[in-house]
Amino acid sequence: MNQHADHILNNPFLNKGTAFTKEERQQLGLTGTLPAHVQTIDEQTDQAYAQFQSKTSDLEKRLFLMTLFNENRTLFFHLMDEHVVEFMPIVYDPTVADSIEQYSELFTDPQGTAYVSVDDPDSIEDTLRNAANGRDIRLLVVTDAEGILGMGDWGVNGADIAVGKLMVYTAAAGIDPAQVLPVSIDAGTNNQKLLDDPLYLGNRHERVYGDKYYAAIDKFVEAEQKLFPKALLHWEDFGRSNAKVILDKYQDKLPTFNDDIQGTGMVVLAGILGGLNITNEDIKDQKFVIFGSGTAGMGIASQILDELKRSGLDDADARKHFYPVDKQGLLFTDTPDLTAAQKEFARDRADFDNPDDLTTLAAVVKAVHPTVMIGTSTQPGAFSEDLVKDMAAHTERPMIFPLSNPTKLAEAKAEDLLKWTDGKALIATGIPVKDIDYNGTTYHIGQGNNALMYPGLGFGLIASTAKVLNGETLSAACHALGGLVDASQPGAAVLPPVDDLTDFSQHIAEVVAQSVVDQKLNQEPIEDVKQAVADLKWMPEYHSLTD
Ligand SMILES: NC(=O)c1ccc[n+]([C@@H]2O[C@H](COP(=O)([O-])OP(=O)(O)OC[C@H]3O[C@@H](n4cnc5c(N)ncnc54)[C@H](O)[C@@H]3O)[C@@H](O)[C@H]2O)c1
Ligand SMILES: O=C(O)C[C@H](O)C(=O)O
Ligand SMILES: [Mn+2]
Repeated sequence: MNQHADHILNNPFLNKGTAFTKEERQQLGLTGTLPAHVQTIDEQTDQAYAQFQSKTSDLEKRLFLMTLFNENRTLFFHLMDEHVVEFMPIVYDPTVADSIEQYSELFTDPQGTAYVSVDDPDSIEDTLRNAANGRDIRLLVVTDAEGILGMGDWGVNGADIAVGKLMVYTAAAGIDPAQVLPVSIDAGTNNQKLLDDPLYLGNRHERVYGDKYYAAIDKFVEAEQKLFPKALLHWEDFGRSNAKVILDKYQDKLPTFNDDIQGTGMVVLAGILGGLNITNEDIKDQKFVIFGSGTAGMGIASQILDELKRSGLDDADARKHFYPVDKQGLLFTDTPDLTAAQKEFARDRADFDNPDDLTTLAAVVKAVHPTVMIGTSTQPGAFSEDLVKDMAAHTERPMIFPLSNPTKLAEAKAEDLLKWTDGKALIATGIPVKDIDYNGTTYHIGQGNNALMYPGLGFGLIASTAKVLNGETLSAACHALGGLVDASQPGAAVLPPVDDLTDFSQHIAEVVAQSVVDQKLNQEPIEDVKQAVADLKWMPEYHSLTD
């Protein structure tokens, strides 16, 4: 094979495999390097789908799809486009969790990841440049993998979550896969199993914190800004002690967001707004128990707080609607070891008759009669039958969102919640759940996963060349997603179905871009927002390589 042919066939952004036309084969030096018959992309897609279906486990299906992704991005996304509901749980959560756990064992290809090492800060710029390989990068998903889903610290293995999130970006919103860069910040790991594993591929030392860590993050951001000045920076699955610190440091300076704090907060608020469409209730009448007051839990509280204030409550009144619970029970202002985010929502003991008793979720539910209960605790089964029945005894349509991922960590199963509440619960879950038939009604369960939000949000920010993301834009996007629920159907879900992911991601992108332009936060002039969104959209189709 000549060098040119080798270069094209091994470049997933250029490769078309058997779809190269006769003319292309002649002009590009590919003649004879492929079987004679020229396939269409639809034929390739059908063939690939049949292979996919022949795999017996979800992990095998994922490995097959990743191989296709490594070889030919266009074909991969053409296929995913046709099977988005089926593929989401395979390329993304929950199967991505299994691939992260077995990253070293399964490793064959870095999938374009930039591996940034805190041990080698002087190489960070080169690392990003090498991984981008001259591409015009507009979006980076970066993780240090200290808090992968609810599974804790997975060191360099976490690279897969960055790759998976980016796959969803392209499938949902249409970002060009050649314009994205997954980044793993390798700061070591405190996962002893990995440190003891002879196959482990990351830095083999305990996780680095403090000055050295933040200096590496600074260098990374500096290099990212220099090399990719038009890019959006998406932070994913950082640990509880770093996630908010990093977001607070950069959010007013560059186009950036933290998916676990903001993406999750937005999708949950959208779900609550969807639920309130169904019940015709007012958000100001709700009481929110947040079980698991970490990165996601406090991000959710912040987004709801913003909405309560936009609805007219003053700050102090609005905060009284929250009951943040963590390992210690209800969090009070004098609870030791509160995180910065928890301090903002910790309650005054004087507001409660029996503060010393509020050390468990069950006691809190009994005392406060919440109308909304959110689970971001990583504690499977924590929303038990007794507790849910107690909640349902005091509110007509309890909103219950067990959001911890992956599947095995969910606070409750949707089916049980329906049973325990006689079909009254309005539910959103972190992972996808099939429709449930209960007492003659078919219940659709919304997927309360930030994947419903971040693709549209990110795409809108990139298309509008946003300088920063602010509260106004976050709120606009929440309402865009929350307003899509068809409340008239019995058993309606609080969020739109993943089936419609591409449509509503485009809608969110347009709303986000409009908000940016309305606030004059765009860096480049934008005349027509819809057009700007349409112009950025990449379609998984082949284009001639010989023109
Ligand atoms: N569905 C979604 O879109 C979505 C988004 C983000 C996070 N999550 C899930 O939420 C969970 C938490 O993620 P995170 O990033 O906030 O992690 P985190 O570590 O920042 O927060 C988890 C919190 O739960 C608390 N916790 C642990 N055990 C507890 C117990 N027994 N009782 C009460 N609290 C307890 C921890 O102390 C911590 O504050 C994960 O499972 C993650 O997958 C879901
Ligand atoms: O990755 C997901 O499925 C959602 C979320 O970002 C999480 O950390 O659980
Ligand atoms: Mn996450």
